[in-house]
Amino acid sequence: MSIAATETRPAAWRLLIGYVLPHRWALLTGALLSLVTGATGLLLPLVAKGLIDNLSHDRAITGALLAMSALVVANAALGGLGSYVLRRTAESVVLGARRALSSYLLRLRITAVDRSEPGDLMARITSDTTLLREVTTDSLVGLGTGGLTLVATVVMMGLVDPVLLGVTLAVIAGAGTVLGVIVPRINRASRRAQDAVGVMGASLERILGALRTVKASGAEHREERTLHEAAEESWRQSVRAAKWSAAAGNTAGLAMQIAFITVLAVGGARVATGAIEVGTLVAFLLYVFYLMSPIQQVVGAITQYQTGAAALARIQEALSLPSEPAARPAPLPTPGAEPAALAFDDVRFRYADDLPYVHHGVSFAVPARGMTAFVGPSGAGKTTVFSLIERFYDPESGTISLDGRPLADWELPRLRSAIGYVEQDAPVLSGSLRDNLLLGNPDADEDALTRVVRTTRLDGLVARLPQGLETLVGHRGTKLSGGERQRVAIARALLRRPRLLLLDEATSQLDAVNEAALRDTVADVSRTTTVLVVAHRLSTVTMADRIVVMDAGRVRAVGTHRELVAADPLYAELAATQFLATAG
Ligand SMILES: Nc1ncnc2c1ncn2[C@@H]1O[C@H](COP(=O)(O)OP(=O)(O)OP(=O)(O)O)[C@@H](O)[C@H]1O
Repeated sequence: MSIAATETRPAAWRLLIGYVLPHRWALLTGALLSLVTGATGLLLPLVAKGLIDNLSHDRAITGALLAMSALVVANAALGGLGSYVLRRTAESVVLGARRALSSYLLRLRITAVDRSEPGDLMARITSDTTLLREVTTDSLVGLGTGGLTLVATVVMMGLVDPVLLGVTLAVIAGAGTVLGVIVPRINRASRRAQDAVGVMGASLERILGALRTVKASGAEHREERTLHEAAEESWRQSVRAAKWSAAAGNTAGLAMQIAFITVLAVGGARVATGAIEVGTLVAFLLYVFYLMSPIQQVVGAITQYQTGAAALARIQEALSLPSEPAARPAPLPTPGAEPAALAFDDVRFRYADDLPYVHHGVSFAVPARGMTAFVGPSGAGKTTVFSLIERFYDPESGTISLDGRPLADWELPRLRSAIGYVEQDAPVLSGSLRDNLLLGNPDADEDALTRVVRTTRLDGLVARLPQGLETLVGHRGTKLSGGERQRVAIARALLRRPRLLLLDEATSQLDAVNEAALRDTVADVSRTTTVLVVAHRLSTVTMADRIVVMDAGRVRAVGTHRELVAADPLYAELAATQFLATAG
């Protein structure tokens, strides 16, 4: 994935803290419950010591037995409650991260989307955020509770016998050195595994988005190989991370076994010399056993954090992509709102610093109302005009103004609410026909919907479908024909009552009858709205109020069809070729 590291990002743990902070009280409650659970367990060896001492001195043991039973029950009950509270909090942290990330990705600038893989971004929202669950519970809480329990246990051990404590700590220090070597390897492997999941997501999105083309090109096997390679890379790296995590866990386990044996040997010698009693040694050994759990917890927390940190870094990368400011949606133009006037003044633009200029000083003015058509060879920069009007990109120099105000001075939602835009490939989203039509104006009433369905000649289709407007159109509207998709896209734009309507090759896939009807509709709309049309087929725009002829990023002529046929050789040639083709 090509998310570039554009700026220095704060440490991953800061981001984690940001997600965790709103849930601090729940987390603290869970951690406290875990601690109390740990403390109840911590008392067990002491009660056991008392029981043994009582036994060896022929005293009653009923009290100690009852206390031990109560502690065991309390331990289980509090432990269960604590783990529920923690798990719930961890899920809330994941939810918070997913919400924040999905809101952010919806606001991404188109420039950022251009250089990202949607599948990889999806993986960051779905897969990487999932890893925060373990980081929250295992790492944060594990480190907190495990660390505290560890300190408390060490203090208790020190109270029981400082010499044996020294022996134990020496063994633990040795294990710590080994862990220092292992832990960074877990981080690296985890990062690579998550990156591979991102690559897989990107490949899947690419393939499923064009499955018909993949099949028609007989490319299934090659694409399958790409997917498998990404899956295998993720597997390889996850296995590597698992290997190092297991090594870390085992190092901790081994250290405890060594500590146990050493304590047994040194403690046995101390019992033999009479330095300590048997009860003290037994209590200390129980503490050594007891140490196992917090140590495993702390080591688990550290290793788990490496996976989480890798995921956090990927989330941070997504959050560092350029985005549009968060703003409230703006109201749509009221019925009968004044149409907009538009002007480009010496606009220079390129899609990236390392790409050639697409517009080399484009200037034209479009008054309010009427139809303006943009024609010219492929790649001339016509669609780019529309992208700049929508502020998907900003020009490098020059000014674009709407109603005499530079676009940069417009609040983005307000600017876009004034515009209806039908993209070149007329995208239709999965969902019902109704969902698609209402996408740009969810508050449109049934009358407006019926009217727009009629004017875009979708009424025949709606009547034919058993479920009418509720019919599901499939992924990207695959259950509709190309022409139907275009009409849905036009209807969607019209429902917004735009003050400026942008139609990019919006009728290219319609049959002659539908195209003529839609042309009449657009002409009708242009009486009350400013309409801009990009068209390859000149036949669709001969009646436009003005035609802007673009070539290689420049406006070479502006006029009516009649004026341009007489005055502009390129337009005359385009017209001649196309009308010849039509006649032939
Ligand atoms: N997102 C993008 N990133 C980089 N370059 C782009 C991008 N979109 C378009 N271009 C390039 O900008 C140039 C102009 O593209 P544009 O789509 O504006 O042309 P057009 O006149 O609408 O062409 P057509 O008639 O074929 O639709 C083309 O050379 C194209 O390759």
